[in-house]
Amino acid sequence: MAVSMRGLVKRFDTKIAVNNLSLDIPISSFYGVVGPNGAGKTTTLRMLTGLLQPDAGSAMILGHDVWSDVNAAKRMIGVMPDSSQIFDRLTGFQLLVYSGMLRGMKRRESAARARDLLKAFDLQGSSDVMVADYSAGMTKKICLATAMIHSPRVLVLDEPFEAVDPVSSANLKDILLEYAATGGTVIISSHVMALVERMCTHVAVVSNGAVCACGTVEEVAAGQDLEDRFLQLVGGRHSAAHLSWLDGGAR
Ligand SMILES: Nc1ncnc2c1ncn2[C@@H]1O[C@H](COP(=O)(O)OP(=O)(O)OP(=O)(O)O)[C@@H](O)[C@H]1O
Repeated sequence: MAVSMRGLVKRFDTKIAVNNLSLDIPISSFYGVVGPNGAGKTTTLRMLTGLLQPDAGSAMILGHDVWSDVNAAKRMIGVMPDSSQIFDRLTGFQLLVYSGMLRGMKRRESAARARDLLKAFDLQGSSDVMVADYSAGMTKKICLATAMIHSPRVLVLDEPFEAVDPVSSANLKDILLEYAATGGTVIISSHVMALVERMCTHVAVVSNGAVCACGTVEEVAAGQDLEDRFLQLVGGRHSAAHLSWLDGGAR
C-alpha cells in the first residue's frame, strides 16, 4: 500500500473533526477523497502528511509511520502547501529552486526542474515575478509545482484544480495521469464529482469524519452517476430548500 490510515481521530475542543477514520490507498492509484464541507477531508490529509498530530490512530506512507519515522515518511511525499504558507516575497523561479534545495537537491538540478515545471504550468512569463503578485490560479499552480519538484512517490493535493483555468487544468491532468501511470500515487480532495469520475481510479467518500464508502470508482458508484451516488451516501438534500424572501421580482 502507498498509504495506510488506521483509526485516525482528531478533536477540536468539543468538535470531532475526524472520527476513527481508516483507509488504504494502493500504490499507483489516483485516489479521490470527496465529502461535504466540514466532513474532515483537510484534517485527514493534514494528519497523513505530518502537519497535524492525531489524537489517536496511525498513518503509514510506503511502510513508514508518519509520526515515529517522520523523516523517511516525509521524503516519500509531496504536499501542496496552502497559499498562505509559502514565501511569496520570492519570484516563482526562486520559490521552486528553494523548495527543491530544501528537499536536498543540488541548486543546478533544482533550477533545471524549476524551468521544466514553470513551462509545464504555463508560468514561464511570470517566472521572475514575485509570487505575492500572482493571481489566485497562478498561485495555486506554483504551490502545486513546489510539491512536485523533488519527484516524490506520493502526491497529496488538497483541491488542486480550484481556480485553475481549463488549459492549465488539462496540462496538470496529463502530468498527474502520467505520474500515476509510472507508479506514482496521487491523492486529491475535490468537490468536483465529474473530475473525480473521469480522472480517479479510486474514491473515498468521507462524511462526519469517517469513510462511508471506498473502493474503485466503479465500485463506489455502483452503476449510478457518481454525483447521484454521493448525494445518496451523504444525504443532506433539503426537499423543500427554498428561501421564500429571495424573490426575482417576477411574482
Ligand atoms: N483548526 C481548527 N479549529 C477548530 N475546528 C476546526 C479546525 N480545523 C477544522 N475544524 C473543524 O473540523 C471539521 C472538519 O474540517 P475540515 O477542514 O477537515 O473539513 P473539509 O472536509 O476539508 O471541508 P471543506 O470541504 O469545506 O474544505 C469542521 O467542522 C471544521 O470546522
